[in-house]
Amino acid sequence: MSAPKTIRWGILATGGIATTFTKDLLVDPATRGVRHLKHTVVAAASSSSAARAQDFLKATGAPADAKAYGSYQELVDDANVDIVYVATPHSHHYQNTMLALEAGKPVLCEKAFTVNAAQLRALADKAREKGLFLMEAVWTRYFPLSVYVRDQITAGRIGPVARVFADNSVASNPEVQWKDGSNRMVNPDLAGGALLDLGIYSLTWVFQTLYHTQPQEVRKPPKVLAAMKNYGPTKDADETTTIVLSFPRPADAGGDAHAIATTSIRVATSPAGNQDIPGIRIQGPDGEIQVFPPAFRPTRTRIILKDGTVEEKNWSQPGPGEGSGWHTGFGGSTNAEGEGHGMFWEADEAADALINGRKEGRYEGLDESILIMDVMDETRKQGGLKYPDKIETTKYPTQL
Ligand SMILES: NC(=O)C1=CN([C@@H]2O[C@H](COP(=O)(O)OP(=O)(O)OC[C@H]3O[C@@H](n4cnc5c(N)ncnc54)[C@H](OP(=O)(O)O)[C@@H]3O)[C@@H](O)[C@H]2O)C=CC1
Ligand SMILES: O=C1OC[C@@H](O)[C@H](O)[C@H]1O
Repeated sequence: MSAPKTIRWGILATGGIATTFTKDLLVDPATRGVRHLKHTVVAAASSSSAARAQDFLKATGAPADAKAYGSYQELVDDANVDIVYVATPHSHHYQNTMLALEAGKPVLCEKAFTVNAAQLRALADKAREKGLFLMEAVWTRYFPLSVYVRDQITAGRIGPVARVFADNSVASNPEVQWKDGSNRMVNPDLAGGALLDLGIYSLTWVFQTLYHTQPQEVRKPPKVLAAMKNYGPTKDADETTTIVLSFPRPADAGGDAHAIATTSIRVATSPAGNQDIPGIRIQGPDGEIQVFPPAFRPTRTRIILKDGTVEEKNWSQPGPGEGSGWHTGFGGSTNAEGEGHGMFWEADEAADALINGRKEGRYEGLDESILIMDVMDETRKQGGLKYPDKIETTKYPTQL
């Protein structure tokens, strides 16, 4: 076997998820059976100072010769960077990803990809025009657990999927927890609210089970009916959002299929931490697949077939834990001793794409990401939620 190819990452921003991702990135891929590639970190950039980027590199265990930059421009201009990971708040993804694409860099961009579909269409056009890889970092899609669930569906275990319930909700007390309104979870200038941060996972489960498992020619955009309860004195971030989706499908593919995607920062999928309630239920005439919370990092599935057979599986993340992520953010789940966090699967996909010349993620291409953004746009339209013009704009560059 030939020597593994090493992909050199540049990390754009130094906050919570950048730290978790980078620690996971530096776990040896052989610990999860991946032997044809390796990852390294050659640079990180902070918008506030090079010193902050240096502290970040040290804290994440990056190689000692990795460069620390005090601006994102310097990072995307670094000739040693093969791919940029964008880890700023949603509000900034469009500007930051465009910066990297304009500099000729492939990009893995955190979820939600952008604030609206127009921005994402502009990024996809730019990536295609320049022949660059571009993927949304919806890490959950790349978990072996998700691959298994999709395989069960395409193998016909439960028959054609007729209905999906998907919830990703984390209870908070925003008036107390985020009293001054500056936190990215509620701050409209950072595209705060449940939908873009947590609801994206409910929609991910709907789309990866009901839409992505269909042959290309059968996939059609859903009809959308949405309700939003908006938060705060100015009502400019959503607190609880409910989306009913109806996917048109030919009769020989099971006919139309329905889904309900829900999200909230007020009530929880797992009340008092009780994770025995399946947040995701995928139903067909022959049975049901259940996925247990949290929807963004599930570790447990159950299949119940109509003859009463029950199949339970646990999906711990591989390790070793040393050097891997321990996410302690809002609603963040923790790793068991010795486990990784699970962000390395999406990094492997991006690296494999660079090695093999693919320009999009295999489990969620750009057109599917755009369609999900269209659904979120429609949801906000029906729910009366608009973010500030400066973060909704497609004008590049715009100073945020
Ligand atoms: N996949 C997952 O499990 C998770 C994904 N996320 C996603 O990652 C993104 C970042 O979230 P998270 O890491 O929690 O956020 P943090 O607030 O912890 O970090 C965001 C970083 O972005 C940079 N930044 C640049 N401009 C701004 C600004 N105006 N306000 C705040 N930060 C700014 C800062 O880095 P610097 O100073 O270095 O420039 C900051 O540290 C979001 O899109 C979120 O949805 C978040 C948590 C989990
Ligand atoms: O992507 C995410 O998943 C984990 C949550 O803690 C976090 O708020 C969200 O951004």
